[in-house]
Amino acid sequence: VSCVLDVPFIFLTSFPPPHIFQVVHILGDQFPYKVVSKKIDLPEYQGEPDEVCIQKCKEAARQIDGPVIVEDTCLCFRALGGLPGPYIKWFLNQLKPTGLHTLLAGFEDKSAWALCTFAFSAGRGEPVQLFRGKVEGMIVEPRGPPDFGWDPCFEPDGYDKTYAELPKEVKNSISHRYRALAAMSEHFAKINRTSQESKKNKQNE
Ligand SMILES: O=P(O)(O)OP(=O)(O)OP(=O)(O)OC[C@H]1O[C@@H](n2cnc3c(O)ncnc32)[C@H](O)[C@@H]1O
Ligand SMILES: [Mg+2]
Repeated sequence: VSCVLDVPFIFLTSFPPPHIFQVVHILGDQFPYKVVSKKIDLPEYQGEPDEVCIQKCKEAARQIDGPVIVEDTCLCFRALGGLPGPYIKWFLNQLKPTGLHTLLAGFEDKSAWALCTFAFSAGRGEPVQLFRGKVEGMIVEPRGPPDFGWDPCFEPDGYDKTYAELPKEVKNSISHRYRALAAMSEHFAKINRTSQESKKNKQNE
């Protein structure tokens, strides 16, 4: 990834260094900031996924006093009306993937969706923009290496493997996080195209 020096930094909260390269790669060269990982302690907000992200992002922009991206991941069970949703972290800590599967034992509907939201703010007091990526799937008995989160119990629609069983490259090319990042990347690419076009039009006037 080339490092352009005359672009401002943007801080991405709670993304450890190995993952940041993937983030930068997916965002592509149209993204107008150099992404830097920064761990800041944010309160655990409550509410609907969008609301949680907006609050997180506003607080991060306030603390950093500059441009930020924050990310939040939800796992939502249809039989439970979308819960655990933003509270999945706490459910996973206590229940592990096996317990998440057992949680649905009393329900016929095992469907779920993984939702990733990136929230962007240009700085303190600036509006927050959300970019979402959603993947539908099923909650299954855990299969595959228990390396990351709830990956072993989530089987995305169209695959007979869980996220944990899929090769990393495959998961990273179809995941809720990939889709959210792709949406953010497309947004900034579009802004660039528009500003280049208006520059051209001005020159032709
Ligand atoms: O509140 P922050 O600082 O963001 O903390 P976090 O990163 O641990 O919390 P998230 O809300 O982003 O993630 C929710 C949970 O889902 C897990 N998780 C996130 N992305 C995942 C993925 O792609 N596959 C499986 N588990 C994932 C993660 O380990 C957390 O336990
Ligand atoms: Mg997170």
